[in-house]
Amino acid sequence: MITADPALTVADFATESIAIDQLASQGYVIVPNFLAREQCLELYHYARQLDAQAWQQAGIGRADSYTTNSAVRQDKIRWLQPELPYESAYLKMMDQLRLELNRELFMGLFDYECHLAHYPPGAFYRKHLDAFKGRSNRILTTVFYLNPDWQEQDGGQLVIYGEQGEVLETILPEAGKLVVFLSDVFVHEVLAGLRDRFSITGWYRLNASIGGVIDPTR
Ligand SMILES: O=C(O)CCC(=O)C(=O)O
Ligand SMILES: [Fe+2]
Repeated sequence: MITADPALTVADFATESIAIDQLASQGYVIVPNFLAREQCLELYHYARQLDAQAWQQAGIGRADSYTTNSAVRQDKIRWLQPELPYESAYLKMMDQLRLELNRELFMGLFDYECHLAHYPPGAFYRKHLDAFKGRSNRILTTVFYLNPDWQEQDGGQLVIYGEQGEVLETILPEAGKLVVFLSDVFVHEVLAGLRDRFSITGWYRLNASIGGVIDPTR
């Protein structure tokens, strides 16, 4: 059972175990109501009221290979911090899910990093993989959507592709929905939308420490 702050509680525990089974069998899963609507709205309002300095232009790659490239992605991000309310609640809840995944699927997930993302109208993120085999310790991607009343015509869908480049899923970024997929298997993209689009994207990682030095996040 997943609980975090009094503020955040996963809506339906039966759904959670079905979701873990689906993740194991197909490599991804879409959970429509991961969080109850009111709790999702709290996160949404929290994200909306952050001022401009709280956000940074999203980049591509890590550490020495880090660049920003607006032809590839145009979202703004904010890495979540465990000291802050709302942010800590989300991190705690996702850490509970990490333990659950390790217990059910023996995944050995070591930690979790995540950021809020804001796609202004027209912003996109072109086709990409979140991790390359053997070159990253990102194992599972999670995307949680915060947008209330998002409609088909608002665009901003997440498209997930299969091995032959075929479309597997076209997912509306609706409040409360969680998508989880294997980071180095599924190419995906975010289509441009008409409204401000808010989400929390995160990665469960393996421990790639070398010589006792913990692999830095990001
Ligand atoms: O927001 C989404 O639907 C996906 C975001 C994404 O692919 C990423 O941040 O790597
Ligand atoms: Fe991605």
